[in-house]
Amino acid sequence: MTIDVKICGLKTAEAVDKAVALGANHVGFIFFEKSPRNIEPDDAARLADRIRGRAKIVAVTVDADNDTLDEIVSSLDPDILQLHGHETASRALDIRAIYGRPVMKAFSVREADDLRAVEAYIGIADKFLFDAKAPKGSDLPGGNGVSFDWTLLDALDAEVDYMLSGGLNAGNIREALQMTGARAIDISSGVESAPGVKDLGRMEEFFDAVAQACAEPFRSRSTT
Ligand SMILES: O=C(O)c1ccccc1N[C@@H]1O[C@H](COP(=O)(O)O)[C@@H](O)[C@H]1O
Repeated sequence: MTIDVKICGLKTAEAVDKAVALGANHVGFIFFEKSPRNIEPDDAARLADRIRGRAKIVAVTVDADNDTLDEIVSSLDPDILQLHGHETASRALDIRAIYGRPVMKAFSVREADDLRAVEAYIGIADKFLFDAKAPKGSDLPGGNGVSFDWTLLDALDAEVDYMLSGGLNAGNIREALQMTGARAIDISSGVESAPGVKDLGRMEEFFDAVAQACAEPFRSRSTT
């Protein structure tokens, strides 16, 4: 059993190279000024060029306007645009049409009702991402190292293609995969030694834990 793994919030060549060498098939760059993982589009492009074609390049944006997206897309040429703000379904549709690339819409989850929002994006978002709601006082809509109640995903239509995110780390990834049957995972602060500082040792531990978990029998998301 193999799954998609995205390492997010990369800022150095060492971290990008290591992530892909360990088996990440998605790498994420954060374009959000308040984040300790924020990166300039040209710097992200230089890093992405090291691994282009070997992993999907994901641009993480938060309620970005077209000028901002123009700059990111023209510099970085991402494979996927992750929309991690309050982008409506209509805005997501526009972004997909304007930039001609897949969009992954992030949803903040704390309770069952939070998943109702997904319906409006079916047929519009190419992929979904479920992250925990930001804790009170956080300036960040993601990257907070907080997980949510994974059993809430039981209510999700089995056809919804999603990445599981929020507070994942080497210590909980086995349980997360067992409980959700997720086929794609996304991690940022769980492989850091400090906010925005990726730790190569923690990355290794994480990929070891993923490999072990994937060697075990996996829950099917099919409802039949
Ligand atoms: O990581 C950030 O700083 C960030 C800023 C703005 C939007 C999204 C951000 N990160 C996303 O958060 C999740 C997972 O974070 P964590 O593993 O809980 O730290 C992931 O989707 C990132 O893309």
